[in-house]
Amino acid sequence: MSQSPETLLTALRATPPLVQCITNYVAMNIAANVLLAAGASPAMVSDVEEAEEFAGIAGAVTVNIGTLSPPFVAGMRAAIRGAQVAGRPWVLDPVACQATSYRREVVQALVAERPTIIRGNASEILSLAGEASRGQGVDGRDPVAAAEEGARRLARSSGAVVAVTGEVDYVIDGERAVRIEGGSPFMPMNTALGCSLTCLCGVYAAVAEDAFDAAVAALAHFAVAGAKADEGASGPGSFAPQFLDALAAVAPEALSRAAIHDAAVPA
Ligand SMILES: Nc1ncnc2c1ncn2[C@@H]1O[C@H](COP(=O)(O)OP(=O)(O)OP(=O)(O)O)[C@@H](O)[C@H]1O
Ligand SMILES: Cc1ncsc1CCO
Ligand SMILES: [Mg+2]
Repeated sequence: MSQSPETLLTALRATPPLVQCITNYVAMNIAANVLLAAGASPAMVSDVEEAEEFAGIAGAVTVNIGTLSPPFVAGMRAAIRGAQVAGRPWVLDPVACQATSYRREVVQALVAERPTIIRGNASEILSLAGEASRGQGVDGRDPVAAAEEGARRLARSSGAVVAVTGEVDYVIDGERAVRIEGGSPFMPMNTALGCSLTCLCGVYAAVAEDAFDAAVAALAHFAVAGAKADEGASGPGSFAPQFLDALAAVAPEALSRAAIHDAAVPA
């Protein structure tokens, strides 16, 4: 039996999960505020000295390679080990994984650790799937539709639920796929909202029985809050505070009205 976004938002607000977020320097503050607004408890704990131990008390771990360096990688590996030992989910954000050989190497090693969910923009997912992408830096430059086939292959080869975000999001676990509409064109003009969404995937994974349901609920929460904030925003600057307000104000019932549509699984 799958769990609806409405059920999962009710569950997370009743018992706010502690989520260990190893994210980049740009995203740390933004993502922590996004998680607090959504109703969760974020902790940006990443050093190798404590990351494994902390993962033992967290409901989920999220790993983001945005501002990559060897100390970050050591902390990521420790936290992933901690999550695996504790039997907890972990989520990967392959920021700009196409950009350099260092990123390509690190991201392949992380995918081999079997993330529960991989969340990226279309350029990142195309690259992870071994296809050509137009991405250069951290911003997506490919349409989500172009990454659907790659997302299916990546889901099957890695065992992860793959969430591709953009104007219309796509989530696939190899057997099931959905598209989620909503959000706002101001979202890609606000840095680190994708990184924050990856952390929110960790939040929902901590409370859900199934990783596909978790990814769909996290993306639906962003889609509904983003559309709400768009109504009152006149640009990316005024969008940002209204988005935080909307994340907090979204009632579980509102998620039952999110535009989630079944999609065909590519052959
Ligand atoms: N044109 C758009 N219209 C509506 N929503 C969008 C649009 N582009 C992105 N979004 C939404 O923005 C959120 C972040 O997705 P995006 O694909 O921009 O992540 P990202 O490229 O990894 O971001 P970052 O690396 O800056 O954190 C998702 O909820 C997505 O649905
Ligand atoms: C701008 C930027 N640079 C490295 S990570 C990051 C945040 C968006 O991915
Ligand atoms: Mg990103």
